[in-house]
Amino acid sequence: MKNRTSAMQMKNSEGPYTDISNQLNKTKSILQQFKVVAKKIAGIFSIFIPKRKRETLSGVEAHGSGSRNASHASHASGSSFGFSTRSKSRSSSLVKLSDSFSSLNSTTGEVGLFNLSIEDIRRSTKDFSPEYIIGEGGFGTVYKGQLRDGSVVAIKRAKTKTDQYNNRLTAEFKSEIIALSKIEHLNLVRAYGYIEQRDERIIVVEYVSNGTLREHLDGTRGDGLELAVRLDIAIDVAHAITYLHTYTDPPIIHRDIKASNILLTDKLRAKVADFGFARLVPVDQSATHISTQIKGTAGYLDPEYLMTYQLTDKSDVYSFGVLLVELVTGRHPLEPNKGVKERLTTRWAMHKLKEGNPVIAMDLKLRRTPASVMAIEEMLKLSEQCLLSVRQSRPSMKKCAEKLWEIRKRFRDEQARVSCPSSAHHHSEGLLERDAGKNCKQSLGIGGRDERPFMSA
Ligand SMILES: Nc1ncnc2c1ncn2[C@@H]1O[C@H](COP(=O)(O)OP(=O)(O)OP(=O)(O)O)[C@@H](O)[C@H]1O
Repeated sequence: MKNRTSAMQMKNSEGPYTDISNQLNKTKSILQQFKVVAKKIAGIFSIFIPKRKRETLSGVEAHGSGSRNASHASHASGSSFGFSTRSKSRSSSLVKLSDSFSSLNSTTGEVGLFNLSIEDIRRSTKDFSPEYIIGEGGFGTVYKGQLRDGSVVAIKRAKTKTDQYNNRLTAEFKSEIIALSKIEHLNLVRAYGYIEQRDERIIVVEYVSNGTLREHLDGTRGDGLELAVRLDIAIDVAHAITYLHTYTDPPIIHRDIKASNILLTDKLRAKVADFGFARLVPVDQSATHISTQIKGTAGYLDPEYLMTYQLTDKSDVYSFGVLLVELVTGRHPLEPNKGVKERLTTRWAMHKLKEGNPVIAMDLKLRRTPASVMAIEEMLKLSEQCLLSVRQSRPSMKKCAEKLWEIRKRFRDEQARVSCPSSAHHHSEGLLERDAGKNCKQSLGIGGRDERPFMSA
């Protein structure tokens, strides 16, 4: 979680000598894009938060276009971008966004989500008391808080000016906000808004109750994950990334897909979190990549991205390949305490696959059955494709999701075939074949979970 590759911060491949007018044009177009995003946010967040809830949270009508009121007018003059402010006195204590984004202040009045001030956040976390801390990441500290209406949220507080404030952090903060504001999918952590006040930067997101996938694989949380559950998680993540790559406009590359960024619900469904590194793909659809600083987490990074600094959606596919290996093996991508041949988990697992011995790479916590051995072999074959060094040869995330569906179906069918009594037996007991299959699958814990259409949002 903390092994972010700061040492790998590298120079932008565009180089430092770009001429000034180009820079100005770029800045203008970024500001224009941001304005468009700012306008969209109002719409998106009004979907995130039901009207009734918005009203409860604000105590006034939500800030739609037809509901300008005193507090609305007040924050147009200088408020946090994400959250509207509750009163003139509050808004006067808020600072403007940084200079490069100050032109957006004129649009903030359009963007009111619900009334939440820094004071509300402080109250809900007992002034950021350590007892409310639920995690620590590269961005800062994460707290669990309860809002006035009782809803539970995760509050991500950026490292402050006094410790690590710098431009990179600011850029990361804004990057996260832009990306989050565009997200609406069951398998992606929902954003509620943000506050930027003096040196305080806070993002409020959906609280996901059951820890990270990494914690479950490590056995520090939960009772272990069955293979059927791991397959469901892989499919959830594939759906989420497919959505980012294919159905957001412009597409979003996550850049930091890893087990500690996958949060699990109580029903063990996955939600992809942490868009701190997300980078919007250029609007120019003909562009096939963007040049960027190297960011991500060691062990998950696309080698071609490392060599060329060029980021494409296939960099996420690579990281997804690493994640699949984690799901099969239970191991971390880097295992420094293992023997030399096993330290790089993907290499070791791929080697076992090539030797025809994929079962050796299977997490010892998983039951070995014909169905599970078949499924992990198929999963490793898919990760082999995702990990190909030539990125064009890697499958798209959509293809990965489809392949995983197939694997899950075969796994379930195989489990049912081996474990369920024959249909003839059920006929003799007067059970319909269909019902017999259903009962049998239920007793195996197959198909009883929340099934979702492919791109459900
Ligand atoms: N929405 C959330 N709901 C519940 N817990 C969360 C949520 N977001 C983060 N956490 C907890 O806080 C921890 C830190 O999260 P954060 O996203 O800041 O960092 P990270 O992704 O784990 O690390 P890094 O940012 O360095 O990659 C997570 O591992 C998780 O335990």
